[in-house]
Amino acid sequence: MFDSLSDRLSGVFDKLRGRGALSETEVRAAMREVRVALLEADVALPVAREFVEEVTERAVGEEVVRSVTPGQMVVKIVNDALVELLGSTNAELDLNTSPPAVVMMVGLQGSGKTTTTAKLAKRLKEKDRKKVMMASLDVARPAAQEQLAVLGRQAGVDTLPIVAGQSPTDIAKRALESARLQGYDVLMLDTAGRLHVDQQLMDEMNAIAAASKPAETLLVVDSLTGQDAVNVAKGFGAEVELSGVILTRMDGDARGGAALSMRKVTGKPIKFAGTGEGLDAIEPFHPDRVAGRILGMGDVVSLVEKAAETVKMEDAERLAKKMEKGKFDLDDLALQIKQMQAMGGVGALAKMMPGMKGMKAAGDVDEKALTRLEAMMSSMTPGERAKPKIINAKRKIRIAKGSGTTVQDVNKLLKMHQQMESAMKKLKKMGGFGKLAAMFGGGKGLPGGDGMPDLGGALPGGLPGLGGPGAPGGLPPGFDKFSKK
Ligand SMILES: Nc1nc2c(ncn2[C@@H]2O[C@H](COP(=O)(O)OP(=O)(O)OP(=O)(O)O)[C@@H](O)[C@H]2O)c(=O)[nH]1
Repeated sequence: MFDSLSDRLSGVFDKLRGRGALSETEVRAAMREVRVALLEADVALPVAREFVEEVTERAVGEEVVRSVTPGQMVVKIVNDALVELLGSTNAELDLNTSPPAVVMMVGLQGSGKTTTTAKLAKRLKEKDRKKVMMASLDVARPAAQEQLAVLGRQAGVDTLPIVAGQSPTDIAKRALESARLQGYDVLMLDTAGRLHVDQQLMDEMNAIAAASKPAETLLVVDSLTGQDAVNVAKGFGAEVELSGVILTRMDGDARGGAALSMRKVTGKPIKFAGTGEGLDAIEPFHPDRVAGRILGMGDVVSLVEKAAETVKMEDAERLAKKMEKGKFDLDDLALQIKQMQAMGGVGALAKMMPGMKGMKAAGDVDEKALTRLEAMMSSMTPGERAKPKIINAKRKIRIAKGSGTTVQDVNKLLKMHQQMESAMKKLKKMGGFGKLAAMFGGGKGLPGGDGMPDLGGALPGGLPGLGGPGAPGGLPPGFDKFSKK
């Protein structure tokens, strides 16, 4: 996400960081580079211009010149301005109305609207515990209604039964009636897309809105289209009452122009970001965290939240209890690996950690290594996993064969486990797991960590493994060196 913009900006700031003094000329030169970086990222010209003017004004002020760390100060000013540009705070959905609250999804064809409808419905159901129904009002594209029904089944969200021959407004009315009678909290309406913003489409949107009185009307736009996305939002916004924007394909957006210009140009907040094809790949859009990612300062809060969402509480507690006793077998290791994968793998985690963005080692960890580790462990017997010491040379060969790896790989896995186990033992001597978790900031110490499961156990955080914040690259030794076979 935003990789090329991020690289450009870190290039500019690296020159400033660590400098004892900065002249006004130097600050202005750096700001010119920031402007070029923003324009290259496809940020709308007036937005880039105004942003740079504002930042320059603040940065050439006495505050920076007199500051002990002027470079850092400039980065902070840019960070604050970015947060403002992106909308300051996360704009949440407002579904506070008598149920069913209608969420109307609008957007151009291929923007990812249907997928996003299902993602959001799944999230509302699973995270907010809402009873959600989806209905497709797209009668223009053959199979659109069926597509939503399929996604509904995948997401475990109910969809309105399809009745052929109805108009979009008739479907909306039927959906509303049906959701009301069956006690749904939220009704999501997936409307038809078009290739361009045209009057017929706008009339249809307004007719549907009049019939269903949406609490939220969310525009889905593809972030990869940069300024076009912003123009589409302007076009829709002029005709339809939008309450917010969802940017899809942020996972592939190296530039970030759409995200950076959207708020300023359209006045509409970005409420969510689509971050992949899977139905869980949607995140609330937090301006401060996004700014942090752009400036390579990491996004620890999202990381922690992601962990809390993906890691099962019981698993985390079970593991914490065992570790407290100084026990850690291969099943526990497998569990940790699964959790890491569920969080998007090592690469994804590394990107969110402060200071790790640019670290080659972390980014280069072969994701496949995780899969191989899992394969080896599933080739072992339950007895072997509980007591890896009983694995002899002959078994090692069998395990390697069974998992498509090599005996060296199996040896590395066993060594890794041994190291972790001995770390657990040391930990026990040191006064236990809770103490260490607190020390690493696992759970309690981290911002936004309230009510988190004990993260030291949940995340590989409390382990000598991935280390808490500030322990980058702390993967178990040899972890990234498994054969690529
Ligand atoms: N990588 C990535 N792919 C996405 C994201 N959101 C949607 N997609 C993919 O984009 C493609 C198009 O999505 P659809 O939901 O069918 O598009 P649509 O806008 O509903 O299209 P119409 O129904 O024709 O209007 C699908 O293959 C999705 O999986 C995202 O955030 N990231």
